[in-house]
Amino acid sequence: MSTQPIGPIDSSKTPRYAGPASFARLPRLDQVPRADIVVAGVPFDTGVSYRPGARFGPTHIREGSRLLRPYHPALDVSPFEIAQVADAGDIAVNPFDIHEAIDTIQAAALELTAGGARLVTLGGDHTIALPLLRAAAERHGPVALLHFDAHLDTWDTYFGAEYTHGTPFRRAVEEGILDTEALSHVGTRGPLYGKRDLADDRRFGFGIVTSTDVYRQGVDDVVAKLRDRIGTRPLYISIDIDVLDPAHAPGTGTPEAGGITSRELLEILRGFDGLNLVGADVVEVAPAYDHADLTGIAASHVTYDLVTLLATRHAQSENSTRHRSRH
Ligand SMILES: N=C(N)NCCCC(=O)O
Ligand SMILES: [Zn+2]
Ligand SMILES: [Zn+2]
Repeated sequence: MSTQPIGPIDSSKTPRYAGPASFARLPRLDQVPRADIVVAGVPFDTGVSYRPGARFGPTHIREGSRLLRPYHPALDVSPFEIAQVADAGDIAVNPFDIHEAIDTIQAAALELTAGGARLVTLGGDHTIALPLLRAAAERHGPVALLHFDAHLDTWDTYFGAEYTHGTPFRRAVEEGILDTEALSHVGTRGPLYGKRDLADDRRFGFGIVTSTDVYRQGVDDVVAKLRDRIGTRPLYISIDIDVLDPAHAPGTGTPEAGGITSRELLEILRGFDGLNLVGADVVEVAPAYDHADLTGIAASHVTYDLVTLLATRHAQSENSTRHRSRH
């Protein structure tokens, strides 16, 4: 591929607050010949157990992304120059039928990745991680999972319902779509229903880096430990924005005190440069509870870092393919 990627709208020519918001002012998927990385929204919150509103998350994250700039100094890369990144808009899912919604999301994720593109999804509540993981496993086999969240989301049922935002990772383990040698929760905290929650979670294969561990051990140690566990496995990263302290991300449905900071989250993500990331999501942004767009801005920066990790990875594999074909 020798043609230059089409980048974001030039904010020195068109003010960043003008016009409709695509993620980071990137082109829409229908405006590019092909894409390496696709950002898509899933406006869906039928799976929530407490405050609703994450169906408005994708729009809010896109609005919060208008100020993002094209060069990432911490990773020393211009992600939109080394990969074609595009916004596929929102996946239209049925808010009244969770089973149909899950199927629709899975099918859309498969369609968006059919040409080899990697997908970053903007939620939506955490239910959507299940169909996204199914699609990722269909493409790559069982995936390693890094799950950033205040919550375990490995509970069994709510009111008898199996498909909710508190249960996606238990279903995923049961379905065999996760690589159980490399599953980690990061940022976990807050009261549980009982000790058994932790025993179940451990039995499924999860390791836990609590929010307090991040504070006591520091970002570098946490990154080293997680990288070690993941190795070269295909990796999916799921980020529930409630992993951040409510001071950093009040706009979410099930907030818990004592969370990590947005600086810690971004620094941990940057530590995963070079890993075999195959897909990611940022979920549980509920703008009705946000203040001064704090949560939308945090989520947009987190998404930018995920896109950057995928872009770097894309460029590395392009280089090695070109290198191989020369021999
Ligand atoms: N925010 C997510 N994904 N899960 C929260 C479930 C918490 C509960 O109702 O017990
Ligand atoms: Zn959560
Ligand atoms: Zn969650």
